[in-house]
Amino acid sequence: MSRLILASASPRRKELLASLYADFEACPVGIEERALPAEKPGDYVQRLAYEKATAGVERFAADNGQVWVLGSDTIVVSGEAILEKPQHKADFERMMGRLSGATHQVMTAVCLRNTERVLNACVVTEVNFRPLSQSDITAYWQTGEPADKAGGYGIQGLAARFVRSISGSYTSVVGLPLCETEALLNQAGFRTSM
Ligand SMILES: Cc1cn([C@H]2C[C@H](O)[C@@H](COP(=O)(O)OP(=O)(O)OP(=O)(O)O)O2)c(=O)[nH]c1=O
Repeated sequence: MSRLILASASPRRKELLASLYADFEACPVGIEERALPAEKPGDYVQRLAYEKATAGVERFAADNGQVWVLGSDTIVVSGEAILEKPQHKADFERMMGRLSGATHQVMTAVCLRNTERVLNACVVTEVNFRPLSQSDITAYWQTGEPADKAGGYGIQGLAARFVRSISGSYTSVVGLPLCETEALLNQAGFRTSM
């Protein structure tokens, strides 16, 4: 039986993966999250997912048995800008200014790998926000919810009220696209029956 490791500190990813396949261990890996000069958002998010999975494989490969590691990364893309987690309040306000009354993309990449095989998926979802007032933005920051989330918001939380429409995968926005992740797990030989 292969062992499955989720290379992540995200409680959302843990919960989403558990809904597909419960028998895994979550183990955060520290990798630097910074885009290279001229790196495209899709390339960047896929590179980070690959680096997280690879760091996990390097850590666990010495163990006995077959180990598969799942790494994932989520970014928000507004025009040319990549929005990650807000560093501070002013950074968050800048992000909300971009998202207000507009459509942005949420990209989540998933990489499932062992020492021999690398399986990838990348999902792009379009999200439209209603216009946000300064008091919406200030009140939302004070809830503490934005701090650990790409683009500074959680669609599964209080920011749901800002979302006018979504086209694509809801679970991908939350941090792990379930449909595509199940397909990768099945390709790797994990049985995800309900
Ligand atoms: C847009 C959006 C993002 N997010 C979260 C998903 C991710 O956890 C986080 C993006 O940061 P990531 O760097 O992708 O993930 P992470 O640092 O939380 O976890 P790890 O790298 O250890 O796997 O933002 C939401 O929870 N809801 C949302 O609506």
